[in-house]
Amino acid sequence: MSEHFILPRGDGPSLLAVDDLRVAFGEKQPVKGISFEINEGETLAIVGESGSGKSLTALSIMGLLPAGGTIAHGSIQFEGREITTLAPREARALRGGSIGMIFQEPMTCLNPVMTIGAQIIEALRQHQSLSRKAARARALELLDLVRIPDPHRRIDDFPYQLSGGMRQRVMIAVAVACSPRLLIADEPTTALDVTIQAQVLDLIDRLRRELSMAVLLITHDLGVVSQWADRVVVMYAGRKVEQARPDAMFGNPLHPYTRGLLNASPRLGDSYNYIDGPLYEIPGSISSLAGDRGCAFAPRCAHVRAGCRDAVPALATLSHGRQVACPVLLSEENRVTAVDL
Ligand SMILES: Nc1ncnc2c1ncn2[C@@H]1O[C@H](COP(=O)(O)OP(=O)(O)OP(=O)(O)O)[C@@H](O)[C@H]1O
Repeated sequence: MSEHFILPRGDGPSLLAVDDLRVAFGEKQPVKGISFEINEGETLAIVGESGSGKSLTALSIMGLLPAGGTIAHGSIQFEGREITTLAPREARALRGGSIGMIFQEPMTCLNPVMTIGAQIIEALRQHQSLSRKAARARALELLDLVRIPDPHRRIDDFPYQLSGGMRQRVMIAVAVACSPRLLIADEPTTALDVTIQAQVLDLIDRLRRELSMAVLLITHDLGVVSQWADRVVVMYAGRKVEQARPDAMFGNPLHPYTRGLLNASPRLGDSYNYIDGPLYEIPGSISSLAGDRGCAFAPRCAHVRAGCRDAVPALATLSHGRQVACPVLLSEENRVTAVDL
């Protein structure tokens, strides 16, 4: 192999492998068996409406499930190592070390009574043995890396002295302080206005390249997926219903839920050629889902058939790693379109 060989983006070896993950709160199982992989250097997006289990999936990877929540089944391997069974000390070393996470609201992880510099220094010193002086110098570099203007002046500011977008950048600086291999971003820009959103997502993507990390991007915004993701997993009621490259998914969404999501997204609906026609809202909500026997989307589905309520549809794997869990739309008349992608 030539030394100039560059691995195509997203085709690197698997960094994270989630296999049949189920998360339970007592009898309730909001994540019902999800599997996916993230390759080195790629951005994988998970989309789905509120309550589909996106955040619980991310928090399982971080070992940060809320009280009462347990991993009832499945495995999560990071760099080939099972991480669901790590001792608390090992799990802490992984968090903020090899895996960083950012949230929708920076103030959930920034301490309001500590300067931003002190918080970055703390993150660094938790994972690396650095002198105070070296850590402060690195904190300045990190503020510069996330494009905080005038880092020397800003480093001793408190979070309240910064705008929302700047606080988001500081949170990102804390998350990438130790050059993680994977950055998990849970709705990182939902609270920001559109211009700042794009800047923050551009920043995450630049850091992905510069630090050679992979990104797990959790969002309900299909515009974000189309612009920043290499692959997308669509979740519905705790399960994966479709997985595809964004161009394939937007050009030919296969699952009725994905079609509904796209139809409900006018910005994308204009530019992509999908199938189901006019703009419409998916009727009902996840909470209206029927029991756990059949397809959870059946009560809201325009294509529902008798068999849909009998058994949970299996994920079929098509070409290019595409997956879909809807036997009706993969029936004979649709098969050609699906496989032709
Ligand atoms: N602490 C908890 N205790 C009990 N049930 C919970 C808890 N957290 C989440 N759940 C259940 O899990 C479901 C999925 O939650 P999750 O936060 O993963 O959804 P999500 O897809 O990330 O939605 P959102 O976009 O609103 O964050 C919730 O609708 C809720 O029923």
